[in-house]
Parts: sequence; structure tokens; C-alpha cells
Amino acid sequence: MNRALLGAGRLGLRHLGWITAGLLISGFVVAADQQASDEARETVDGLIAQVEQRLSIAPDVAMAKWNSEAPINVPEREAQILKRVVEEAQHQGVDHQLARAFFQDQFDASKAVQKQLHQQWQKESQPPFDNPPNLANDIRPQLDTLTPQLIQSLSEFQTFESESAAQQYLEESAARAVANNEYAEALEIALSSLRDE
Ligand SMILES: O=C(O)C(=O)C[C@]1(C(=O)O)C=C[C@@H](O)C=C1
Repeated sequence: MNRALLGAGRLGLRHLGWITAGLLISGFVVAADQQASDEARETVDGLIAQVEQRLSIAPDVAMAKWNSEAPINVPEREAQILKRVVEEAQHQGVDHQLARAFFQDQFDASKAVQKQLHQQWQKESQPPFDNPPNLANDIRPQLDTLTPQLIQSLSEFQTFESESAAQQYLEESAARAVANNEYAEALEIALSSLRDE
């Protein structure tokens, strides 16, 4: 074998070594990913679905307030919810700072949807709606039902949040949900403290 051939052979072997190492490492990474996200996937998807469900109530809130001309921002109602959130979080062993930040995001997301719709209805000179949903009797009780369910999901999420594979899955799943939601910017707000973890 001449020198050139020998050199090419050595180079080939060296490359083969790197390629094999690369394949092995990526194989481990993929395997680790699957293992972690297998269990976390359901929790993450469940939590995102509940966040979307809560946000899907915001147009009803907007309709009720369009008719009643009540303010979009109601700090005393937010404070009342947050008080229960902190109590329930303590009860379920959820970090109350995360719970507070998460619920504040939900309020901010709802307000973003309400503002967007009110601006749109203003432009369209929308008259009051026929049979609007009732804020006190229908809508707020629906939101109150979701509160402990969201805290339960937050508690499950906390067991995975330090796993990078679960975070990565949350990132992918959240991006997908945002891309498919009519109120993308608001959903982005609603998921922001989870993605910061
Ligand atoms: O209950 C209302 O009035 C709402 O607008 C809903 C909601 C919430 O998401 O829970 C959002 C904004 C308000 O500041 C208070 C509460």
C-alpha cells in the first residue's frame, strides 16, 4: 500500500471512530429523552390542555363585560383567587411562588384576550350581545372549578420540572399549542412562568 492510501485509510478510521462515538452519544441522548418524557409527557400535556381550557373561557368573560361595561381588570377578584391558590398550593406541597406566578399569568392572559375582543368590538360598533353569559353565576364558578385542578397538575409537573427532557418536551408542546391557538399571544403569556422554570 502506498503512503497516500495508508493516510486515507487512517483518516477514514479516525472519522469512523468519531462517527461511531457521535452515534452512540446521540443514541444515549435520545434514549434518555424518551425515558424521561414517557412519564412527564402526560402531565405536561394535561397541564397545557387545562391552561387552554381556562383561556377559552376569556371570550365569555369579555362578552359579559361588554354588556355590563364592568372593568376588565378586577384586582380584588385576583387577590381572592390568589389567596385560595396559596392555601391550596401549601396543602398540595406546590411551591407557592410558582403557583402565584402561574395564576398571575392566567389572569394576564385572560385580560389580553378580553382587551383584544373589546378593541375589535369597539371598531365594529358591536351592540350588546343577546343572552350574554353571566359572570357571577356561570363564568366565575367555572374558573373556580379549574383552580384546584390546575394546582393538582402543577404539583405533578413539579416532580418533573428539574428533568431537562421534561423541560424540552414542555417547550415543544407549548410551542405547538401556541402555534395552533387563536389567541397565541395570550397563551404565550399563560405558559410563560412554566417555561421559565
Ligand atoms: O373574573 C373576572 O372578572 C375576570 O376577568 C377573570 C379574571 C381571571 O382570569 O380569573 C381575569 C381578570 C380579572 O382581573 C380577574 C379575574
